[in-house]
Amino acid sequence: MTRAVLGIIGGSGIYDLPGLEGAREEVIGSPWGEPSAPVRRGTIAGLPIVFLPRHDKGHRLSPSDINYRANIDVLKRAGVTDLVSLSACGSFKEEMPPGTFVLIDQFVDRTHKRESSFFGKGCVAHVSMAHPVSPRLRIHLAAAAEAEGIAIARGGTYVCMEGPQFSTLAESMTYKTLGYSVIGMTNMPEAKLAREAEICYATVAMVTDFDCWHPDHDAVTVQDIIRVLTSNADKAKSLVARLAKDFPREHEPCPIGSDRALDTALITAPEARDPELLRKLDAVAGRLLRA
Ligand SMILES: CSC[C@H]1O[C@H](OP(=O)(O)O)[C@H](O)[C@@H]1O
Ligand SMILES: Nc1ncnc2[nH]cnc12
Repeated sequence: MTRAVLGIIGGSGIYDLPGLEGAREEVIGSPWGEPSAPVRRGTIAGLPIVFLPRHDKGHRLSPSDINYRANIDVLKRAGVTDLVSLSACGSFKEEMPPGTFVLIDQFVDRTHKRESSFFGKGCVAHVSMAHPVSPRLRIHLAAAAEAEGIAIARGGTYVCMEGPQFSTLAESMTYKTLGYSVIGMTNMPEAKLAREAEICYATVAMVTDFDCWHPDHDAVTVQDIIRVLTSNADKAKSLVARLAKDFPREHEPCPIGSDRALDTALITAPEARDPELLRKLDAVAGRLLRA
């Protein structure tokens, strides 16, 4: 049995986690470079929590400048078994207006300037991303939202754009026509890296705007987003508090194998592996490489 450690990545507007008991900052080094910030460790209702603000305090980092590999690596080193991404997003659906929390079940990756794997030359791995979200974690999030009276959509596709500019009207209309639900700039490659690190991952996409496709709403601005972010952030904090209170204390094996993703992924023969890369993979793939 492994004890559950809940990781929370705070997105835009969520730079701290009030309610974290016994909170202390911890600088965790990573062979993948600088994470966004020191992690904050503490407990909520007795459950160990590790919090990381992906843009750092003061929103210092743009989506393309975040070191996603270092972030996931330090969360793995901190013992995180289950990870919730709290993210602002634009909506392509009339029925998902600002204020809605969407429990994402699929992603489309349109990023192009980011390191998106821990693996590569000298240790190649291909994990499955068919089902990128851990179903158990999503069920716990849905139950917590229901208990807190927070309006949620129980599924949706998040398209991740590079940014930092918002979409053109033609892009926005295309994504809407393709049936995507929401858009953001950060959850890829985060979700891919969490899978490689065998951490169960789920996203709460908190709608702040209708992007620019909606005929009755102006094109999105940061000022408009910040106005909605404040109330979304308050709801997110009560969601996390409830999630922690009701969360199992032992990590539940993931029914789709998110927590054993590397079992079927490594392809490089042991004698062809690069010792330098193996050293960097000590946390992410230690379970297999040490075996
Ligand atoms: C401040 S609006 C654009 C910004 O907000 C979202 O960030 P996050 O996913 O970290 O909440 C979006 O992805 C952009 O980075
Ligand atoms: N419309 C939008 N596009 C991309 N990222 C966002 N984050 C919040 N709203 C967004």
